[in-house]
Parts: sequence; structure tokens; C-alpha cells
Amino acid sequence: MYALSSAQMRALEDRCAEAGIRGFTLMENAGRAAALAINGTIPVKGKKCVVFCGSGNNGGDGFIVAAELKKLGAEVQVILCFDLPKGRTAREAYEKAYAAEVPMVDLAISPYGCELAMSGVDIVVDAIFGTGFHGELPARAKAACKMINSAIAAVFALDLPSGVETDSFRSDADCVRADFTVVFDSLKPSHIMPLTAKLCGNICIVDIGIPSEFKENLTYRYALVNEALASSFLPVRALDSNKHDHGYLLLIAGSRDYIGAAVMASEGAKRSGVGYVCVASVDEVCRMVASKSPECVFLRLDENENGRMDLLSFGRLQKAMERATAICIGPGLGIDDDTRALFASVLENAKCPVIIDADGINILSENINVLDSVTVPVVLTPHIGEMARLLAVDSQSILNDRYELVGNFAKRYGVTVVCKGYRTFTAPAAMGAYMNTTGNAGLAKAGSGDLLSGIIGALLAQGLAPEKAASAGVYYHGKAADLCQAELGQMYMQPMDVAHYLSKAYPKL
Ligand SMILES: NC(=O)C1=CN([C@@H]2O[C@H](COP(=O)(O)OP(=O)(O)OC[C@H]3O[C@@H](n4cnc5c(N)ncnc54)[C@H](O)[C@@H]3O)[C@@H](O)[C@H]2O)[C@@H](O)CC1
Ligand SMILES: [K+]
Repeated sequence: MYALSSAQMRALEDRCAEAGIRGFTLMENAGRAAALAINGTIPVKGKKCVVFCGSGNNGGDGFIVAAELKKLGAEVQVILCFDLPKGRTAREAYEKAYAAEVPMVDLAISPYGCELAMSGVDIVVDAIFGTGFHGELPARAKAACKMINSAIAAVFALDLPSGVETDSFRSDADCVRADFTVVFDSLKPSHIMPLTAKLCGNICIVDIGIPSEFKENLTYRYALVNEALASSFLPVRALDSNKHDHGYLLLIAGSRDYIGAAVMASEGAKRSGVGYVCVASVDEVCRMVASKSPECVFLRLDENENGRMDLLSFGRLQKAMERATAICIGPGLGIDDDTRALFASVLENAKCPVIIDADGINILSENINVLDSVTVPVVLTPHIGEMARLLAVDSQSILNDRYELVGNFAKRYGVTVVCKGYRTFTAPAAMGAYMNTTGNAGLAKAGSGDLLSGIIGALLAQGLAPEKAASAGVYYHGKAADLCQAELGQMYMQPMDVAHYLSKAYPKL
């Protein structure tokens, strides 16, 4: 499922106009569909409903909703938050509500009348601002939003809660907090972005009569990754295939202090369809992985005095690198001069896609410009703290603006970035972004990231494009965690348990 930006929605409206579909027809369709959605949620007959209308087209939708709710037997009043609409389409909608004798009270002229309208209200409809909103709410809209948020009533927002921007994470502090949002035609980015998604409540998408073929050639910016999309990205396993057809993942991971990271990454990888998992690490790590995953093959590297891989043994990696169809580097690697040099050398010599995780990201953040000379596809999997280090900003800035910051970073360096956290977000090097829908707080434990990097590495090794490997990997990792949570609970579950549930998460081929 994809989300459309405000500009794309405007372009669709223009396309409809060119095809002879009037703006008012779309508005009527939107208003009617919204009234039906409201009535389907809470039967409105005999209920007291108040519709807050702005002066733009979202307000226009509100006037139609008011007239329709009245037809359905509700006791409806409109609160005019601004002047009467100036645009022709919304004006026509206002006239329709006026002709239907919906009582209207003006917030500026009669605040007391508005309070009276709100007393004992059952259903509030927010039609102050929709996709046209940006910046901060003007004072009168703030007053209206406060009335809406303090009402003991079900709040239905039309298209978006007023005060929430369409294309960014941003919202005014006094924006409407809706119980339900009736979305017109398509999700917008803010419906799926974590901070603003919370303000929308339950979402109901309604058809407003925009022909679906108008959307076929759109360059989508945001994709909501669901089962249909994620499964469409997965590799196909031919009936007559053999292990060589399913890729060779070289996993460069682990050190004396971080033995488990390689165990979890290899577990994620071997459970995700790849033909070979080759673990390159120090002896103790190889032994531990072998005891848990006898399926893996190993490349034992010398250990330096810190218990990390010794650069001198790098020559032995070269052969495995030649054979690899993807390399995963970073989990449990540790940071010292040897691992720094090893990391640089892998990036320089890789001939296949590389996924960089954990300490790999930390090493990278010491000199991010090395990415400029990398010619193979790269996937980075930072959590918020690592992303902050990569961008040299604080974590709060990432939380506030992760879509723009991460998206720009991905484009600037030509890499795919998986920014991990609630609703993990994948920004490809090219256009677009993938918002994940699975996962839960049971994943907020050491080792979950290692498991994920193994999964994504395995998918990359099977030839998936970086953004597909990343977004499908994130989706199935989260889905496995959701299935695991349902049986084991968030407190108890561990990353290795999650790996076990990949069995139920992946589609049965
Ligand atoms: N795009 C479409 O195809 C359709 C859109 N419709 C409705 O139209 C809405 C968009 O309508 P509009 O573009 O008229 O915009 P809105 O109704 O969301 O906002 C009205 C106007 O407020 C102004 N504004 C924005 N930020 C402001 C701020 N911080 N302070 C003060 N004023 C501010 C803008 O000039 C904007 O045009 C959609 O959300 C939807 O509800 C529907 O009628 C059906 C069809
Ligand atoms: K609204």
C-alpha cells in the first residue's frame, strides 16, 4: 500500500478536472463516504453532532458531511472556524449545508454559542484543515482544536487531524487528536509516520471517485510495507534449484567479547533462504556458531590482543569475498585499528552488495566520506543512536526529523538506510521510502539487530535489490516478533526465539 503526498493529491485532482470530473463531485463523494463511515462506526440517528469547518476544501467536505449526517437523522450543527469559504467548490458545499438548514455558529462572533453547541455532544467532526495545512495553527484554529480535544465525544477527522502536516512528521502541539480519521482516496505520509499516525486514531480509507488508472504511473514516495508488498519482494525458489543458486552470504562478525552477535546474525541468515552462510571470525566465535548452526561454513581469522580479528589474516578473506553474493559486516566486530582497517579493506574490495551493521556503522561514522568511493550497493542498518552518529547530530533531532534527515542521507551517499525503531523506516538511495508495519517492543533487546542484519544479508545474497531486501527483511523480522510475542510475551521473548518464528512468518512457498 502506498501513501500519496499533498502535491500528488493535488495533481490527481487536476487530472480529474481534465477528465471532466468536477472538484465538487469529488467533494460530495468524500463528504458522503465520510458520513457513511461515521454512521457505520456510531449510528448517528438522534445523536448530537458538531462539525468544525475551515474555509478551505477540507471545510467544504465538512459542510457535505453535516448535510449528510442531518439526512441520516443526527442533530447537527456547524461551527465556522474562519470566514465563509472563498473557493468555488467549498462555497458550493457550504450552500448545500445552508440549503439543508444545518444550523451554523461562528467561532469569532459567538464563542458562547459554540460552547453551547458542544455541550452534550456525541460526535465531533474535524474539518478545519486537511492536506493544505502546513506550519502552525492560527489562534482561532487552536481554540477550535482545544474545544475538540476536550470534548467527551468521538472525534472523527476528515482526511487528516487538523494541525498535522501531510508530508512530514510535523504537527502543531494543539492539533486535533482524533479517535478516527476518514482518509480520502489514499493514505498520506503522515498517516503512516509514527509520531503523526498516533494522532489519527483508527483509519478508514474511503473511495471518492478518483479513477484508479490515474494512479498507475505515479512515482510513490512512501510505501507501507504489508504482507502483499513484502511477499512480492521475496526470492523465488525454482523447483530444480540447488544451494549454489541461492547465494553465498559472507558474515564478518563477532569478537571475543561479542560472541553471540555472530550466532544471532547467522541464525537470521540461515533461516532466510540463503544457500550458504560463511562466518568469518575469530576461533572462539566460529566454535560457538558451529555448535548452534552446524549448517554454516567458517573462515577462522587470527585473533589480535583485543580478541578481535587481526588484519594480517585479511588475505584469507579475499577468496571468500570473491565467492560471496553479499557481505554482512559489523555485528559484534568491536572497534580498534585492526577492525577499522579490515572494514576499510572490505569496502574497498567488495564486488557484491554489502550490509553494514552495528560496529561497522560506528567505524563508518568516523569517516562517512569513504562511502563516496564505494561502488557496490550498500545497506546500513542503524538504530536511532547510530543514525545520530552517522549524521553527527543528537538523537532527538533524528526522532524529530528522521524521514527528511535519513532520506537525504541515503540519497547523498547513494546507500539504502534502514533506520530502526518503532515503525522502522527504509530509505533507498533513489526515490521513495518504506514504512514498516510489523514488530513490537519485545524486539527492544540486545541481539534483535544482529538477527535482522543476518536476515537482510541473506535476502541480499539471493539477489534482491537493496531496498527490497531491507524492507522485506524488516517486515518478516517484525512479523516473526509479533508471532513470538503472541505466544511468549514481550518480557520473555529473546531474539533467538524470534528467529524460530520466522518459520511461521515467511510465506509457505
Ligand atoms: N485533493 C482532492 O482530490 C480532494 C480534496 N478534498 C479535500 O481538500 C482538502 C485540501 O483542501 P485545501 O487544499 O483547500 O486545504 P485545507 O482545507 O487543508 O486548508 C485550507 C487552507 O488553509 C491554508 N493554510 C495552510 N496552513 C495554514 C496555517 N498554518 N495557517 C493558516 N492557514 C493555513 C492553506 O492556504 C489552505 O489552502 C483535503 O484534505 C480534502 O479534505 C476533497 O474535497 C476531495 C477531493
Ligand atoms: K481535518
